[in-house]
Amino acid sequence: MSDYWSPQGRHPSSAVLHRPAPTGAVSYPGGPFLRSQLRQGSSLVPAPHALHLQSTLDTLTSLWAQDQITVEKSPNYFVDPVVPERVYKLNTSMKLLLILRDPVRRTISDYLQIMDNRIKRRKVVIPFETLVLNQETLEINQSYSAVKRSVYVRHLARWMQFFPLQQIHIVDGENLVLQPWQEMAKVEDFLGLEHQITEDKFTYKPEHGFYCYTLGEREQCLAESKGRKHPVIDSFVLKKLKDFFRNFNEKLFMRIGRRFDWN
Ligand SMILES: Nc1ncnc2c1ncn2[C@@H]1O[C@H](COP(=O)(O)OS(=O)(=O)O)[C@@H](OP(=O)(O)O)[C@H]1O
Repeated sequence: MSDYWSPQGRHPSSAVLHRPAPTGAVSYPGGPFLRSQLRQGSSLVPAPHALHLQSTLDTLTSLWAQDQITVEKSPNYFVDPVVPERVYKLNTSMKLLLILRDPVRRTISDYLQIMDNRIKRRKVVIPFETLVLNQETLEINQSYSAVKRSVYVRHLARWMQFFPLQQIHIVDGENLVLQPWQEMAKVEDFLGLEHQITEDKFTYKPEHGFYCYTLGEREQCLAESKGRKHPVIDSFVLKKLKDFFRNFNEKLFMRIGRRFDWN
């Protein structure tokens, strides 16, 4: 098995491809961690780089010639409206992986990533509260990208127009942080892989609160930019956000027949 491609962006989707039954996947925070775990699977091959299904279906199709499972994860697959149909046209039996975490935490996480990018471009940092709340109505600013991307049910509904739920495996992003071996075992089952990613290979790092994975002699941790400390959010805004997402969460739970303890 060769090496994986490097992660690009924060809000990716992933495609796991297998000839003749390719698999596409969408993921949310924890994407790089999931991918770095999956690479331990002996039957997986990498996509050479994030392929961005929106434009490069040919590249992706050419990978099938390797007759192995290929994982592909790129920013925005989950939320880009054109992607589900394109993946479907690529292969109707694609398997999809979707990592979901508490949408409030994801919004904050997304904001931090956006601000990090602004800092790198020497732009001024805007407070979370200013962006997330419409300053006139004091309601949640639904057009803010970090909020929009966290309304999972809307995005998932588009995928479900093309793929049945049986082809979509949802990874619990909160448990992926707490007990990653459990989530990875479920992913292995979903992909029909042997269980290789076992608890004994994980080491907890109290200094940053995440697990690292040991492969042979090598310990693999995610980059420093993964797992940023989240700021304390103004309680009024936090409540507004929780209230805003509550209904969407319920709709999501109905659609997927599963609940997450996000409150
Ligand atoms: N083991 C381990 N180490 C570090 N971070 C971990 C790990 N497992 C899951 N996570 C969560 O992954 C979040 C960042 O992943 P992203 O999916 O946002 O990255 S990316 O968009 O695919 O680049 C990141 O979100 P933030 O905490 O908000 O930064 C983490 O919560």
